Amino acid sequence: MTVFFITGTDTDVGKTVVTSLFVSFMKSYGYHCAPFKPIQSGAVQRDGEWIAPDPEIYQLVTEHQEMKDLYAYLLEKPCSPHLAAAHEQVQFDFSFINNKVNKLEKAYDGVILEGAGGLYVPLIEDGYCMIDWMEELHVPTILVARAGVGTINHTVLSVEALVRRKIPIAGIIFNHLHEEEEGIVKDNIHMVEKLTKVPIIGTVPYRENILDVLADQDERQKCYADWEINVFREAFADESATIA
Ligand SMILES: Nc1ncnc2c1ncn2[C@@H]1O[C@H](COP(=O)(O)OP(=O)(O)OP(=O)(O)O)[C@@H](O)[C@H]1O
Ligand SMILES: C[C@H](N)[C@H](N)CCCCCC(=O)O
Ligand SMILES: [Mg+2]
Repeated sequence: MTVFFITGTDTDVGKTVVTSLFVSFMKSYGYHCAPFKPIQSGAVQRDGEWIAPDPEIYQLVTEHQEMKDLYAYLLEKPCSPHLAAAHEQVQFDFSFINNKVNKLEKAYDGVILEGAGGLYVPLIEDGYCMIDWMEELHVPTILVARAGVGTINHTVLSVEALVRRKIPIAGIIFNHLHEEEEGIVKDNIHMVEKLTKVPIIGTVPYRENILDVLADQDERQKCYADWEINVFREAFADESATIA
């Protein structure tokens, strides 16, 4: 079964929103995919229960998975995973994570792994970063980038880092975190495509009520109206896109 990795040019660029939309987008083409957040920092306590913020948003689009099956590690401190883990004396066991992903691979057509923050986010205090793990996983990667001013530099740098590690890049999705000047967004997309030669999968519009949008099938569909399915079909056909 196919595993995709959703990374971003930064934290808070919209990886969770895109992961949730991606699950719905693939379902509209008949592919049942499971979202999964291997390492979640910034857990919140509600009614005495620890909640993983990103999987809580996934549940707006996936009614089949219980919260405990949507993540592997849940850490309280809202910071880099290496620091949040050190704060709680937690050591990540990557075979534990891989086993949870493998279980999902057997039950679904695809698994959508969401990273934490961007590429050079330390997972371990010795400096082992998200990109090092992604290099080991070697699965098709979707890069989520801001649509507005400042994105060209961040996106090209992220692509350069992925290419240097030979991490397969399925494509880039530009997310409107604010209302942007569309002429600038259009040129941002054009320049990133020119500088990176990486396929642009599509965009996500700014929606003030984005969580309500994610909870509504018709509204979700409007968000991925310009997404290119063939990019994903190719990745689904790639036998090596698995961590089994
Ligand atoms: N298209 C959008 N329109 C409006 N708000 C958005 C949009 N995309 C993301 N947001 C908001 O921006 C914030 C960050 O989005 P999100 O949580 O998806 O980022 P992230 O990259 O997953 O962050 P993290 O690194 O913590 O996982 C959230 O409050 C989210 O609701
Ligand atoms: C807490 C935050 N929302 C994410 N879960 C983790 C972001 C780590 C960013 C590390 C860094 O780039 O400085
Ligand atoms: Mg997220």
